[in-house]
Amino acid sequence: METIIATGEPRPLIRLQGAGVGFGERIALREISLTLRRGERLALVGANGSGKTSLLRLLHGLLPHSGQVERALLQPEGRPPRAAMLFQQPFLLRLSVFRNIWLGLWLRGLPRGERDERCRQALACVGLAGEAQRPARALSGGQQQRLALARAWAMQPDLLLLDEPTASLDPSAKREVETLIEQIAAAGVTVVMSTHNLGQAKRLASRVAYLEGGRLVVERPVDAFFFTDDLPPEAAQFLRGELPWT
Ligand SMILES: Nc1ncnc2c1ncn2[C@@H]1O[C@H](COP(=O)(O)OP(=O)(O)OP(=O)(O)O)[C@@H](O)[C@H]1O
Repeated sequence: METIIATGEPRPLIRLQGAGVGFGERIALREISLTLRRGERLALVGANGSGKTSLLRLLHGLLPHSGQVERALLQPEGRPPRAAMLFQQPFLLRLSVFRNIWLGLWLRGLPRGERDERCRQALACVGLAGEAQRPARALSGGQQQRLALARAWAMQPDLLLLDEPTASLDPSAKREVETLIEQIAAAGVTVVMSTHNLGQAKRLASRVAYLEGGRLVVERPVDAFFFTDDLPPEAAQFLRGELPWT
């Protein structure tokens, strides 16, 4: 069931209570309880198949679920948070860089003048203004991920969901994308990202959640997650196994 919650300070954007997701017989998420607040940067870590992508999709509103998912009613518009999601391999249309952003805004019904301006701003923001007329699929992997970020950014989301956004990038492209994520978060957008790179979680996140077998085992502020000796044993073991953090 999806309900709208009243907002107060400090404001939760989304609150999950006992939320579960299944694909047929397979349980992807079990009894997840989590509150996401405005401006937070949450990293989801855990082994392959632990449920990170499913949790991102649940937060995006893309999955049927059990339990409760409550979304705040944002003022003054009185609307639920707007979410945008990015995948490890960006899905880009066979159109120009500019049109890839433009189309999403057109589908959202933005007036023409505003649409063009927002596309230009978003491209300038990610350093792709000079590539606007190139075919999007001719860009390098790092440029494609920057374009995907620009497309998400142009939609002015309240919540940005990133599924291993730098997994297939070389170190310098990874840095560029991380810098953009930092800039977007600094503008007040709540960011939730899955990553297998614990160094990245340390660099970008304000909170870290560890999932195992579809359960949220522990969720803490980043320092209390990485610099502590009282993590649940399975989370501590996971951290040891994932070193070094590059
Ligand atoms: N569309 C689907 N149909 C069936 N099972 C699915 C589907 N999506 C996910 N699952 C299952 O749900 C569980 C959680 O998968 P999920 O992709 O959320 O894990 P993950 O932590 O993101 O993994 P990875 O790190 O490999 O991306 C896995 O057992 C997976 O096989």
